[in-house]
Amino acid sequence: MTQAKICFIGAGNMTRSIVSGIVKSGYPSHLVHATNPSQAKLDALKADFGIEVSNENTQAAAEADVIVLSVKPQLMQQVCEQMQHLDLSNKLIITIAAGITASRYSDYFNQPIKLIRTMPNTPTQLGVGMTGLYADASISAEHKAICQTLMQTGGKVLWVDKEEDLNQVIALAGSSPAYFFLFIEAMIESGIKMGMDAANARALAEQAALGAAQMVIENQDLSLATLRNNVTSKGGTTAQAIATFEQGDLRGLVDQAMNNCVDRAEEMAKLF
Ligand SMILES: NC(=O)C1=CN([C@@H]2O[C@H](COP(=O)(O)OP(=O)(O)OC[C@H]3O[C@@H](n4cnc5c(N)ncnc54)[C@H](O)[C@@H]3O)[C@@H](O)[C@H]2O)C=CC1
Ligand SMILES: O=C(O)[C@@H]1CCC=N1
Repeated sequence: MTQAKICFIGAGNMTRSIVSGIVKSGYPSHLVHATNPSQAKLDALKADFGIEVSNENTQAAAEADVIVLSVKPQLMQQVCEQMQHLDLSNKLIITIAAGITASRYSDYFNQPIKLIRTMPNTPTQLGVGMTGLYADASISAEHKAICQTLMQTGGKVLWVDKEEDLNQVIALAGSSPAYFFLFIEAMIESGIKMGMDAANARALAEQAALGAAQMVIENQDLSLATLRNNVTSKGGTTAQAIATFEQGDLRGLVDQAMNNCVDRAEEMAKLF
């Protein structure tokens, strides 16, 4: 594993997820730094993971070998512009932002940079994340290996050949934990309406979700339809539930949601 000094600019949800993976993998915490304007998130990161923290983006970036840009897309330009005077020629810059194309960052920093675009997701904090990675031909194998090693501490990675494919990664992995949370949330609400205690409804739904995901992963030779059919007795209870989803065009809704997700990433690429 690389012993690079890593600096996260922005210490929100996603930085917390990635830092958690990195530190839990055994990466020395004194080599990891996070910055944020407000102190509370920094204090929590320091307490939980023992990393370095500060409010000084420029100083932290100047001292780092790897800079991870982890602010919201709307703030990215302003944050990068404040670092324009740094010499970034020997640094690897990793961005996790949705919807900002790689070429924009050299404009923001006003100098040529070595940048890898990534699209992680929040399960990274548990080591079961999924991160899409994109680098153009100018990025060295060494820098790609550093980025891959770091992001793999949070789970699996997938390199994409074309930058626009990262938008599909957003729809399938970056944003998708929220789809599953919504589905589980709706199941729990329904269970409660049926009269079940909230804690019990959550326990049942979350364990079913975990078991279902594990079955998908551990049965690579089986199609999703087969796994579904194995639960669905003819004339039974599951058949009624599945028929309800199909009549409501759940597949069409999912397709629409994922296309809207990609469309928004494309819109953001024009905005920023
Ligand atoms: N939340 C998610 O599941 C995922 C988010 N992303 C991307 O990660 C990036 C960050 O998203 P989140 O962590 O969800 O947002 P967040 O809002 O939780 O974190 C961003 C942090 O940046 C801080 N910040 C604001 N101005 C700053 C400045 N000038 N200098 C340093 N820090 C500053 C904020 O105080 C905040 O703590 C976004 O670009 C998003 O597109 C990518 C994949 C998944
Ligand atoms: O919602 C967003 O824009 C970010 C990118 C993927 C997950 N969260």
